[in-house]
Amino acid sequence: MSSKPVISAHQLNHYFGKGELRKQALFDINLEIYPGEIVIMTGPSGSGKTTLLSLMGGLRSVQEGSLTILEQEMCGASKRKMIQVRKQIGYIFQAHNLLTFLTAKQNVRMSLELHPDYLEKDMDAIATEMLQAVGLGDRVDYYADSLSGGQKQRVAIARALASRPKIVLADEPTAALDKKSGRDVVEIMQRLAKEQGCTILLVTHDNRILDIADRIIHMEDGRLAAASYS
Ligand SMILES: Nc1ncnc2c1ncn2[C@@H]1O[C@H](COP(=O)(O)OP(=O)(O)OP(=O)(O)O)[C@@H](O)[C@H]1O
Repeated sequence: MSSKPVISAHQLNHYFGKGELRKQALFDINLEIYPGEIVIMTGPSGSGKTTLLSLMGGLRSVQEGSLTILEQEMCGASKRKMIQVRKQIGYIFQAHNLLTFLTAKQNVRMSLELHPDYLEKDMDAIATEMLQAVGLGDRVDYYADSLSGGQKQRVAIARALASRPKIVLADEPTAALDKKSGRDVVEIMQRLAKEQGCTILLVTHDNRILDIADRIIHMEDGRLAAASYS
């Protein structure tokens, strides 16, 4: 591929605990992820997927090796730099983390308020447009509490993508959903990512959604096993 990777890891290691209890969770991770790619990460429980995802999201400090996110080196990065990088990433988690006392639109709008360039714009209109894009045009003013699991997850997608981030990280986005809702949710993510040219890195145990990936990577005991192209 000719374009520069949006995420690039070289000899990345990670440890938890101190002294005798220190345990290595990631071993020599080498990985490059390119603009517009949809990469799915699979692997057994405890293999290090969430640890790697949180490093790649600037949510955890890099201890050893090199990790660049959007051309910023994260090893030794200051808190300020980590926060700068985080603002350019959309996050979707299993437990959607919506604020239940806000409406769908207010939840999406909140993510725009973090970006100075959106403060001048009609954030309500942008939030509404994103909710329409995920098929929730008729639920814009509903409180998050009153939506179904699949609808909440679609609000979480709208929230993650509203500011048009270059990278979206998703940890088990379909885990709490039935088959049909799970499928809908990933297809919406796939369509929006392709439209916006954003990269998606998604961790899942859900074999039914592997086909949306451009590339599948597999973690095993803290190491990246064989990568395959679908
Ligand atoms: N905060 C922590 N403190 C200590 N050990 C941790 C911590 N977080 C993760 N670990 C350990 O690091 C290893 C990798 O965990 P991680 O959560 O990254 O795996 P995972 O592949 O995401 O698992 P799952 O699929 O169950 O979510 C595990 O052995 C886990 O026990």
